[in-house]
Amino acid sequence: MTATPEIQQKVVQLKQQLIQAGYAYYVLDNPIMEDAVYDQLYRQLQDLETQYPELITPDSPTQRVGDQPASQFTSVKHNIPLYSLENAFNQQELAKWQERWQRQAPDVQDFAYVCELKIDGSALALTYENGILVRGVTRGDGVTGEDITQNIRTIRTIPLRLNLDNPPSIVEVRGEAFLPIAVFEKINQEREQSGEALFANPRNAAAGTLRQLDAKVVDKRKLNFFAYTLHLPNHPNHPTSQWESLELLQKMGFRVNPNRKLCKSLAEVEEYYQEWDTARRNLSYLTDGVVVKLNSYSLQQRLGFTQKFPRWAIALKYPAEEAPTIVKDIIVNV
Ligand SMILES: CC(C)(CNC(=O)c1ccc(Oc2ccccc2)cc1)c1ccc2c(N)nc(N)nc2n1
Repeated sequence: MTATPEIQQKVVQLKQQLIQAGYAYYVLDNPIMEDAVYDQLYRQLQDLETQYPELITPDSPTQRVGDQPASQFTSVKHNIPLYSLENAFNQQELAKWQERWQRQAPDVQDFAYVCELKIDGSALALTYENGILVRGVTRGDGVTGEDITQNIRTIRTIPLRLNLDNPPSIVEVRGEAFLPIAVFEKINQEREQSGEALFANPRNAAAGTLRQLDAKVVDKRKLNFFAYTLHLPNHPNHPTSQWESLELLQKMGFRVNPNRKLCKSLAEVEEYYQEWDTARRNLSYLTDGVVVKLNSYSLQQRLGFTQKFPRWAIALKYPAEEAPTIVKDIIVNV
């Protein structure tokens, strides 16, 4: 039976309400409706989609968790490599990096750095076509990754459709998939109870979860995602800076880490680094450093890349914490 225009409109309206409520809850952490109301609207949409399957669209909230486990993942070559970051472990190494890029662009006096927290997770590359999520790929070796689209779709902070009126034909987004510490600990408790090997840390747990063949398992693990890179291939009005890209990523509906800062000098970068060395202990997720990027895209393009790293970015790392070793009770013969 084909759906009447009223039914079609009802389905569109339910999807809009559920997508907006999901965005407020997961991305803004600011719920706009009771869970019970959300569940009731969700069931209404599910019933209508069951009755009228032709009304199901890929961006429907009911389409996040596939019920067919994958048999394997196919390899995909990244359109744009996922570069690694050069590491600096102290202020001296940071100053040397600045001297290096300034030697390459000695005429540049007016510049700014974008400082972003470095989340201890697993990098992902997302592709949207006409605003619809079509592919999600792991970092892999930076050149080739694994297509884990059906797993990515379960991450509620990754929009299935960009929140733009007329989206660019292709949008590439990179970011970090991660497990909040509390979620990581709960997963390990469950694994301990079921006698499974524990994950060593949230980063391994996130990477391991992303490569699960069954999306229902991924869904239960409650992965999260911060976007940090935006590419609009051959788009007329591309953002001209990293700061602009982060703002546009937020507008598109992504979760972007709010603890970013535009710094005019290395002194300000160092201040940010020290501030967050303390403040990060109150965050719900693990960080392992600060990423410092030259803000201007024209300067980024001028500086380019080495074999492995962009010359215009660096990771200023925090000292690794000794893993909280579980010290077995040592029975001392007294
Ligand atoms: C800087 C970059 C390596 C991303 N890459 C880019 O932003 C980027 C930007 C222009 C590029 O230039 C192009 C080259 C060819 C075609 C198109 C663009 C390529 C990559 C990176 C890597 C890891 C990060 C991390 N763990 N946390 C945060 N917060 N930021 C991070 N940023």
